[in-house]
Amino acid sequence: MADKKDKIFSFVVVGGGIAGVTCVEQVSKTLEEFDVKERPSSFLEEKFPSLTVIHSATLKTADGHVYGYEKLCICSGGRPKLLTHDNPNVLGIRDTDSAQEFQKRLAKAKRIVVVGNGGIALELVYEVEGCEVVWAVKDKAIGNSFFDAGAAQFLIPALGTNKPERAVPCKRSRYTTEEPAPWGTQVFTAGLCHTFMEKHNATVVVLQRQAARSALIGMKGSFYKEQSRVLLEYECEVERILPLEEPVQPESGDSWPLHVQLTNGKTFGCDFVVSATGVVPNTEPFLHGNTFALADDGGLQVNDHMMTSEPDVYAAGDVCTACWERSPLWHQMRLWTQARQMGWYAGRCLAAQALSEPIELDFCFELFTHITKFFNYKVVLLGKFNAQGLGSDHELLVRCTKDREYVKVVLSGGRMLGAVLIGETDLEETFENLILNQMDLTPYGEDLLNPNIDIEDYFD
Ligand SMILES: Cc1cc2nc3c(=O)[nH]c(=O)nc-3n(C[C@H](O)[C@H](O)[C@H](O)COP(=O)(O)OP(=O)(O)OC[C@H]3O[C@@H](n4cnc5c(N)ncnc54)[C@H](O)[C@@H]3O)c2cc1C
Ligand SMILES: NC(=O)C1=CN([C@@H]2O[C@H](COP(=O)(O)OP(=O)(O)OC[C@H]3O[C@@H](n4cnc5c(N)ncnc54)[C@H](OP(=O)(O)O)[C@@H]3O)[C@@H](O)[C@H]2O)C=CC1
Repeated sequence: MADKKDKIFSFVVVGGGIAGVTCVEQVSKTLEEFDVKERPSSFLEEKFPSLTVIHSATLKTADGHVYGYEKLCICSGGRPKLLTHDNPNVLGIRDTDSAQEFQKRLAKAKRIVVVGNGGIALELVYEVEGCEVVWAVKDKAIGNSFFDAGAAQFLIPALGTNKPERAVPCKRSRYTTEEPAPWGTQVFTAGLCHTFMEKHNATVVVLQRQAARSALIGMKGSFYKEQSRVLLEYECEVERILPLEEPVQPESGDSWPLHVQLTNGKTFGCDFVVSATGVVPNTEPFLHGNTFALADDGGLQVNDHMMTSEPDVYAAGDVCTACWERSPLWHQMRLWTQARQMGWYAGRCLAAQALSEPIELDFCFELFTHITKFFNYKVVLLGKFNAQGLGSDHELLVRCTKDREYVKVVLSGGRMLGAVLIGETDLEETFENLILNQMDLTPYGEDLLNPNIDIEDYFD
């Protein structure tokens, strides 16, 4: 028997995260005069007779109700891409419940293993206190999803015990073979940057960490009351999580509920593992009976109007993959800011279609921008901040002042294509404009990062 539609709505938005909420706000704001109310199913069937036979025009909720819609926007986010789903000692962090579960387990933990090299791992290793942390990083430097090895090298001391009292400008950067400019800025090519990464094929660093912040703030384990240690294991992944019954050589007499073997041959005992290994778009509830076109990363493909391949179905946020012809300076990352921008724009697209008005791709998709905090430093990422997709056709300008700031600019053909700004650099607005207006910066050379020149005035 066919499902009976309980209600028919003009708009249905699935998901109460940032994308969904922003989408709803935007639709209702744009359509203040538009009557967004329940209608009898006959209304829709009269208006769009074909809709009754299109399965995707109804939405069935877990409590068995079936809702009809004229336009649907899926904002169901992502779910953690865990190392394994069938081990209760491997946790992911996504929402309040999983964060609470993590905190509960951490309160009793002496050592945890954190796997992954992205946003969550960066936040976690910095915030966890009173518990030893083994951080297994599959790359040669930390924070690979967000920045390069130079930035990682700048940030690493923030995990250390002996923070210098005063920032000392580094006259000679350690990670280049070229002569520095007198004030410490250096130019090196992508090749040299890679050489730097090769050189820093670090092994194990034992570090202590300090402050706590953000949603993951105040996460305390039970072991070391005053300090915690971060053991950084580079270039390795989890080989396997040993079954409880498998005998393991005891390390210093400790017994652990869990042992993790890494691909570098080391085995660590721990209380539990945090799998901070990315997200997968949460599409699964919507695939049955539909033929959504999916992108390589599993997201619902959306066009420049946030429309999926299914009629009248839109998507925004982590669940979708931007498949329009993108600006060369924008790329998708599953971030709060982008989810909000997509939700906002999807709401406008829904409203525009309902009002039969044209709409153009929003300007926020012109340039990638992300502002966040890692290791207590402000971090601003602009455009092709890691020279993504540029191959060797670029050069980098770097200015670094230990414990104060790290500034990297990506240039190609004299034009600025991206930047990484760590610390209170005050350069974001100027650089954003320089990237957007694609001015030829060749005449300025290395002076672009000369700290003795007020760059804002310069380009005013
Ligand atoms: C620990 C952590 C820290 C982060 N920190 C940052 C940060 O500092 N900066 C940043 O930019 N980004 C950060 N992110 C990423 C950011 O949170 C996400 O990119 C963003 O929340 C995605 O928003 P969304 O609305 O697409 O999805 P979500 O926020 O995941 O919301 C999806 C919603 O849909 C609901 N849902 C799912 N399936 C269904 C269904 N079948 N039916 C009904 N509802 C459903 C969910 O319950 C949820 O409410 C962080 C992520 C995590 C996990
Ligand atoms: N401040 C911020 O902006 C924050 C943003 N976030 C966002 O929240 C989401 C979830 O964060 P997170 O889980 O850290 O995801 P991220 O995508 O940021 O990072 C995942 C990391 O795990 C690595 N990885 C993937 N699979 C494995 C594996 N099997 N073994 C070892 N490493 C692996 C990835 O490497 P590779 O990329 O090479 O596959 C990548 O370095 C992301 O979208 C992130 O951007 C989260 C916290 C803070």
